[in-house]
Amino acid sequence: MNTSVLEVEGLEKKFKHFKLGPLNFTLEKGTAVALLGGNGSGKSTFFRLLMNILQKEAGTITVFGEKMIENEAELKRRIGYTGDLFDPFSSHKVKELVKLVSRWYPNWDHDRYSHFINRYNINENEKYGKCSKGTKKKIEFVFSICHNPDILLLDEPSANLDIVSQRKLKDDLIHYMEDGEKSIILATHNMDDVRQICDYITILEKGKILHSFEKDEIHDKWARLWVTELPNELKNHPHIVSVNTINSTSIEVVTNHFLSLESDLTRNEISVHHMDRLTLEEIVEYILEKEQWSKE
Ligand SMILES: Nc1ncnc2c1ncn2[C@@H]1O[C@H](COP(=O)(O)OP(=O)(O)OP(=O)(O)O)[C@@H](O)[C@H]1O
Repeated sequence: MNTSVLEVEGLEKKFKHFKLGPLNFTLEKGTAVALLGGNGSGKSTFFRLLMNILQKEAGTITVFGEKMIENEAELKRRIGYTGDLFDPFSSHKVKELVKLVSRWYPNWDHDRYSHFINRYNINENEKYGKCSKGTKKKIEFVFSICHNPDILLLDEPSANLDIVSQRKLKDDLIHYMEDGEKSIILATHNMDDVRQICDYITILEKGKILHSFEKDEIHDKWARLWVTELPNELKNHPHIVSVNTINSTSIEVVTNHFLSLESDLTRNEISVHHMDRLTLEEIVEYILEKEQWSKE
């Protein structure tokens, strides 16, 4: 059964010095995807294209089985988006802004809004333009979730948040996902959020999807091993990512497929005297580095 709630095929956008795509991407119901990538890799551009704030040059965006461009207003009512939407409304107080935003959504939940405004200590009498960077992020998040959307598109929602608010946001997103009906795409540089909220990781680099994988699966596959020797024929093993000779009796090997490498080591009668799992941060760094080597 097809449970995708958002599908992207052949999406392209060109700026003078940057090209995004062609991108293919699927978001499944009940899952959260982390969108990772360096500064300028195209994450915000991807979100703006999904929201049709930017015009795409090619490709299709399908949400709940319907083309975004054919039913934009209805489909957007089922999406919550954070990403500098309110900058044109700088002179509005928060309480004025919420009147504009809530009118748009038949499902707007005023009790939920009051709860979040208190929870994140937002002063409704403050003008949006005068709010701190972190407070703007909190307002964006609150405005994105109070109409009970089926999909959240979150562009670095925890950037500039104090540590207490970061923890609250993480808890709120975990709670949001609990009924198994909702889905998130989360662009972030915060790996704690990825670890605790996301099921899948997509890495964007220079406008292209470099890698998409299931978080737990990749965590199980990657490992750091210490062996006493590594014969030449294994040095170019397709699943060895790096080799570091520590001393005459210890070689550190990083693999992206532990079971495959382990069986080849056993066949060569080489024993592994220690093994460690890599952190998600390390895995993502290796994937990005590998891409750079392959271009050199
Ligand atoms: N309106 C625009 N006109 C021209 N170039 C643009 C425009 N918007 C974005 N870009 C360029 O597109 C590239 C990707 O930018 P984008 O904001 O999508 O990156 P990002 O991955 O979100 O970065 P960060 O992590 O720093 O937020 C950058 O090189 C940026 O300069």
